Amino acid sequence: MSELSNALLEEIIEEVRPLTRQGKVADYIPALAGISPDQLGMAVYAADGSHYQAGDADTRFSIQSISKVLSLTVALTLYDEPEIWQRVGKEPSGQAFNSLVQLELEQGKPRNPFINAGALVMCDLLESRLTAPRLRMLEIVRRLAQQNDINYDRVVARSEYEHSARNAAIAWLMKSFGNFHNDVSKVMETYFHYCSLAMSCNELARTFFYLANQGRSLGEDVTVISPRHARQVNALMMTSGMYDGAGEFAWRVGMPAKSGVGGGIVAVIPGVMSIAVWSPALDSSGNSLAGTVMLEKLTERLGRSIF
Ligand SMILES: NC(=O)CC[C@H](N)C(=O)O
Repeated sequence: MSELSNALLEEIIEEVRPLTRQGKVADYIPALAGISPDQLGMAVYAADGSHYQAGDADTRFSIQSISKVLSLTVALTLYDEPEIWQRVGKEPSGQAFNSLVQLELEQGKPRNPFINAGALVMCDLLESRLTAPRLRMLEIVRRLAQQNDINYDRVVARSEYEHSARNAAIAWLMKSFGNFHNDVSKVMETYFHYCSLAMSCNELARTFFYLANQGRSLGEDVTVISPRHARQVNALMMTSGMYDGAGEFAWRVGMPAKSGVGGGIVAVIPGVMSIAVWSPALDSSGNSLAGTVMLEKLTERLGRSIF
C-alpha cells in the first residue's frame, strides 16, 4: 500500500498518459473543442491540510458541470430542504446529462441536481433569492479556493449561450410544467457562467475540501454547509455525479465525485481527502477518460475508497 505523496501522483500521471488520446474532447461547445488533450493534472488535499500535486495541476480549465455541486451548495444555504426537493429529485437518471425524454415523462421534475435540468432549477432558485447570483458565486469560489483572481471565461460562456438550443428546450419544458419561475434566458446565462468558471486542479481540490470535512472549508475554516448537508451532497455525488456512468464509476473508483465536460473530476473520501483530476478527453458518458483511471489508480494504490 502506498502513502500519499507528490511522487505517487506523478507516477499515476505517467501511467495514464498513453490514455489521453483515447477519449474525445467535448466539441459541442465550440470554445472547448480546441483544448489540447495532452494536459494532465492532479491535486489532493488530505484531511490534515497537507497538499499534493502533479502534472498540470496549476493550469486552469473550464469546470463545467462540477459547478453544479456549487449551485446546489448555495441553494442549500438559501432554502429549507423541502423547498428544494419538491422541485428536483434525488435519484440517478441513468440517462445522458442533457436528455429531455425523462423530463417530459416525469412532469418537468428533474431526477437530480447534477443533470442539466436539475442544475437549471438550482440556478432558477438562486435567481429568486440573490440580487447578483454571478457575483455571489465568484465571491464564494474565490474564498474557498483562496484565490482572488478566479473568474468566468466569458468566451466559453458566450459559446455555450450561442449553442444553447438543448438547454433552452430543457428550461422551457420545465417552465411548461410550472417548475421554472424566472426568465429562461437570464437563468441560462447564469448557468453558463457558472459552467465557464476557470479553475485549476489545485483550486478545485481546495474548494471542495468542505465535502471531505463535514461542511467546513480549509484555510479560514468557514462553515460552508452543515455536516448533514455535506453528507447529502456526497450521497448525491455518489449516485448521480457521473451521470449514466455512475454505477461503473462507483464500482471502479468508489468515491463521491462530480465530472465536467471540460475534463475535470472532483472526488472526495469524507474525513480523508479531496481530490481533483483533469484530462480533457472524455468517455462516452461525458466523463474524463484518463481522469477516471487516475482516480481508480489512486484508490488502488492507497487501498482507500468509501467502501
Ligand atoms: N456535463 C457537463 O459538464 C455539461 C455542462 C455544459 N455546460 C452543458 O450544459 O451542456
